[in-house]
Amino acid sequence: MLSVEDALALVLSLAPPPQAETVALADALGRVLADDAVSRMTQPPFDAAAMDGYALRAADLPGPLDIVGEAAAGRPWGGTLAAGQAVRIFTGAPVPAGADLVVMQEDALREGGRLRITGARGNAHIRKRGNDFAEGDRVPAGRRLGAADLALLAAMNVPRLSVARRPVVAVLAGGDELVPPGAQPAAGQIISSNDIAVAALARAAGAEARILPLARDTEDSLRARFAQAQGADLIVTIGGASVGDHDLIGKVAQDLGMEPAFHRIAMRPGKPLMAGRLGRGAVLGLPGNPVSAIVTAVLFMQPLLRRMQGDAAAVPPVCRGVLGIDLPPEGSRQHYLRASLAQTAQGPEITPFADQDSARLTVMAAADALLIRPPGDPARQRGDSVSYLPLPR
Ligand SMILES: Nc1nc2c(c(=O)[nH]1)N[C@H]1C(S)=C(S)[C@@H](COP(=O)(O)OP(=O)(O)OC[C@H]3O[C@@H](n4cnc5c(N)ncnc54)[C@H](O)[C@@H]3O)O[C@H]1N2
Ligand code: MOO
Repeated sequence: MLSVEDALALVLSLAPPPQAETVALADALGRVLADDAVSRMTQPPFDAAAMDGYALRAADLPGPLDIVGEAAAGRPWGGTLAAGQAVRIFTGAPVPAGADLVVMQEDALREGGRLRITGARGNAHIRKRGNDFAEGDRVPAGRRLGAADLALLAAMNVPRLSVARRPVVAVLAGGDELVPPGAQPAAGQIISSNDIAVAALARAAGAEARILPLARDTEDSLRARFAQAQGADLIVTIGGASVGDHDLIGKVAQDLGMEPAFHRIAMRPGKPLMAGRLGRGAVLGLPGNPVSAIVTAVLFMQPLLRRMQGDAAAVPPVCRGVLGIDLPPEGSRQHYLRASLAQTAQGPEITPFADQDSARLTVMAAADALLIRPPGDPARQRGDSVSYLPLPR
């Protein structure tokens, strides 16, 4: 069976190159830069005061000095400081030519137009021109933009950005036992939850997600849903991927022309995972068990969607921590155990929940992380160093 690593490489290879569109800076949170953004400013554009106080020449310490003017943010003092002179200055104001020191007002004594320095603290309190960034500096393509990136790009005076178009995801859940939240389930029926979770995970990865009406366990119903999904960059099916008589997804997708990349992987939960190409889009078939659907969406769907946007950080890095309990040896599939994280003096401590049933949503919802155990991992003791993947809220 295919390893998780090889399966992920195949899934990522299904991503076409991202397409760019232009958005306003204020609308760009969470978007991925399609082109380098180039600064049109140098910051600070001038040597700037970092404190409220007085600008002067260090050679003139401790004074007394003549106060010859005032510089405020947005209102520079235009002269050049001569020996024995000081300028009243406020945070953010350009430091006058000739001055090489700003003394905080707490360290100075003003008497009319005269100034004495009572204690200089060895810090010039001047932010040098360009100490943050220079005109022509770049924020690189592939960067997913957070709030601080937006602030940086605003300061760089870049009001519009070229970002990757959001991939469109069609979420296709199905099964005769399923009804949507709010409906009255008949005997033998349950509420569909996977489509909600998978659409939420797709949106968290920057995609636009459309949840299709629930399919029935017939080829006709599935075909109709695939037709409704046309035009999507990615169709994510949920359930019907296993070996049962009603597990039709793989068959229908292949009848419609899907070229399968794989349909089983050495992973737990999530063995019946399917991926392939259908027309210009990709198909990912997630297993129906609710925990399996969420875990495989985190491990495969989200990286694929990020890759479709050209995100340089498409695959989240694995973290290291210490194990909170003893564990028995593993089987032949890579195991992702739902776990809680605690911060200790030794670093993060990760403790898997006792019940790892792939249908229990309460355990999945309580998990902070997935503990990763490789195939054939021997028994582990409390305190051993282990790998895990954090699960963001
Ligand atoms: N004989 C075998 N049986 C099963 C195997 C196997 O290898 N041999 N694999 C098991 C594993 S592992 C998993 S995972 C499941 C996956 O099966 P399917 O992908 O075909 O999923 P379904 O049979 O359609 O559903 C499984 C389970 O999940 C519930 N479900 C499905 N969709 C939703 C939804 N949208 N919301 C909430 N719950 C959903 C469904 O009711 C079933 O209880 O197969 C095992 N069997
Ligand atoms: O893969 Mo199933 O996903 O083990 O529950």
